Amino acid sequence: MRTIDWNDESNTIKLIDQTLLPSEYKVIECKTIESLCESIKSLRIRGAPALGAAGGYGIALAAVLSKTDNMDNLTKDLQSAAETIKATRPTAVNLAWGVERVIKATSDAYDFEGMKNIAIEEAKQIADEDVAINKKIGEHGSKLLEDGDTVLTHCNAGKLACVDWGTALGVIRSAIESGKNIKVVACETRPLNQGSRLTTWELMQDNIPVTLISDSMAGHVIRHEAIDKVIVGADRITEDAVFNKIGTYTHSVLAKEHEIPFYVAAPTSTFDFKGWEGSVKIEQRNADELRYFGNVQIAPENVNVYNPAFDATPMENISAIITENGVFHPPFLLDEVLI
Ligand SMILES: CSC[C@@H](O)[C@@H](O)C(=O)COP(=O)(O)O
Repeated sequence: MRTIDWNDESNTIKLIDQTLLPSEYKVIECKTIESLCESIKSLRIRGAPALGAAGGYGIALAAVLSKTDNMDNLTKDLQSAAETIKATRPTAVNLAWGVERVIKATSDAYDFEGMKNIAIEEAKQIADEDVAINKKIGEHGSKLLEDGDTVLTHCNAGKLACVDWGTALGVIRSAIESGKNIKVVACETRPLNQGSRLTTWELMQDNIPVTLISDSMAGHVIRHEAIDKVIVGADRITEDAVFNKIGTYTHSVLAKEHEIPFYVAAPTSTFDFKGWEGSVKIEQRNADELRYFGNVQIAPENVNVYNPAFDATPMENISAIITENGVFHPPFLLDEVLI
């Protein structure tokens, strides 16, 4: 199934609970805005493009749940749900983008029922487009990979981070589909281990060769010429930087030092055309994510913790950005990316 989808029978959101993977594959249902927000905060649903779909479906759910009977009050209910949903994760720009896109679509409605239907249809449209966009990213990006390449990736920018197919892993899937042999090195991605739990799981499901390393092994592995290219996803791209899972910047420095290409694969919905590095709020997560590993305590109970979820990679460390519109090389002129 898709990572996130709309249940037409119950008018609810269904999603794969990613906190349980790889030991359990479970689809859960979000019937309220509260349960959707909890799912986003706890990373049951995660990854920038999947959050875009979650934002859209969230507004559809708010429309379905609204108890009002007139357009003005429904608009107010949707605005209130929009603020609540957007506040759950501040860095991935796609979440706010998905929310705003559905809100904007509802403003074209002529009547109350029309508003609800438009919200559901627009949210479904976002999800369908996401799959098509990822396939396009894959098509463009696969040309950058050569037969026999070993590609290092960080976090999970695969089908689990999107509605389907994936951005960084979508490029790899498309390259393999075109007949190339590609191997993947997946970095563990501490502290929440999206690389070891999710990237390895979804690649193994598709029989794509993958080797797991800890984040601290990346320098050693790259230095010994075991990596041909690095491909990562993105949560937000401003004029001067790419925001992605914490640890991405370190890989970009290693790639630059060892003269291997460092590619970013992301849909245009990840671009923040008004932002710059200093304007972006980096999500700080709970200290217990570092003090505990699951239920096991691995640091003193009250140790001071710094736990930013994302870092910023400056544009000068990036060899190319792959979007649904093509492959863009430096200097990255954001206007060109939209064409
Ligand atoms: C195609 S997904 C790109 C990014 O969203 C991904 O690399 C990432 O950093 C996800 O972080 P997460 O905290 O798991 O939502």
